[in-house]
Amino acid sequence: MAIRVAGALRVESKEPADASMQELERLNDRRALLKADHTRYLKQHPELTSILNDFLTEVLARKPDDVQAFARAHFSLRPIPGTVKGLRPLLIAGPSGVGKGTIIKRIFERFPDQLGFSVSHTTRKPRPGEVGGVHYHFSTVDGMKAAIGEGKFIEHAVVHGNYYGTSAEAVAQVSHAGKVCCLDIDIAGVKLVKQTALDPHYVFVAPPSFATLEARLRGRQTESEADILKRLSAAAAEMEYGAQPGAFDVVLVNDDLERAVDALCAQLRQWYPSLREAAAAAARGEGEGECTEEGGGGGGDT
Ligand SMILES: Nc1ncnc2c1ncn2[C@@H]1O[C@H](COP(=O)(O)OP(=O)(O)OP(=O)(O)O)[C@@H](O)[C@H]1O
Repeated sequence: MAIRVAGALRVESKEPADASMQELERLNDRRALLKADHTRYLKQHPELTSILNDFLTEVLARKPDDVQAFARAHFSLRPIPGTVKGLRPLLIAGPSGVGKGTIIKRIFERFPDQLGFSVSHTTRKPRPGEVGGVHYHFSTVDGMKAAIGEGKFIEHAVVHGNYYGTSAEAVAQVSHAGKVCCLDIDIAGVKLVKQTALDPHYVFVAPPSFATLEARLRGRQTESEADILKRLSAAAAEMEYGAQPGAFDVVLVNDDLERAVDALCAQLRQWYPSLREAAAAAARGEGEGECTEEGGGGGGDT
């Protein structure tokens, strides 16, 4: 029998029980798909289990009356175990190929005793000349996933198909040595660091133009064409984020290298008394720290 309802033709089933069985099966199929999807996601993010376990441990230890307020505070600023309070790290970010590594090398040459590098973990293959434990801790995907699951990373991300991450231990090692810990991380990592209590000074290194960035990436001759294209396509969004007001304390345009390094040094002397003292001692001819007050000019758009 056919019934016309509000202009549409509805066919009434002779066997309503069959229809509801089919509906139930469809519902079950959907549930199974959803469950598989959730399981896949959870497997990709073992850190979720440790985050939630940490939270539950804290709640049970403190037994707060207002659990929601406690949760907001707990998740808004994740504490970093082992870091030294009062010695803020230096975070340097920017698109791949902009010159972060080059600039960091130069500021380390000027302040070898005051700056320390947080050695990141990565699953990418070493480039020629890169030394494990010095440039990166080169890790396997499984090893990295396990450490993430154990909550050992301040931030981690999959960038250009490889895992990268900063372990709390790497930062703690540097700050316990009394040095300013320098972090070279990608934008996804920056967003994660902002959710922690690490509280670094944020520097974004920007290229003078997109064409220059491309030329530097190609000129470095360390990536395949496919890899270069991946990095360039990520760069547009990264540069947009870097330009957002308040996203970084300083935007440093890496046009002329010397000027950019001088501008960054001038900024670092303002932020860190130990660098100011080293620079003053160097000016008196007593040691390293070659930045001069005049050096803070051009390259950086601070
Ligand atoms: N101011 C500059 N002028 C010209 N070339 C530069 C400048 N700064 C860096 N370079 C060159 O650009 C290339 C990329 O620099 P670098 O490897 O330091 O980039 P990066 O931001 O650390 O990249 P990644 O994030 O992929 O490691 C290098 O060949 C470097 O010598």
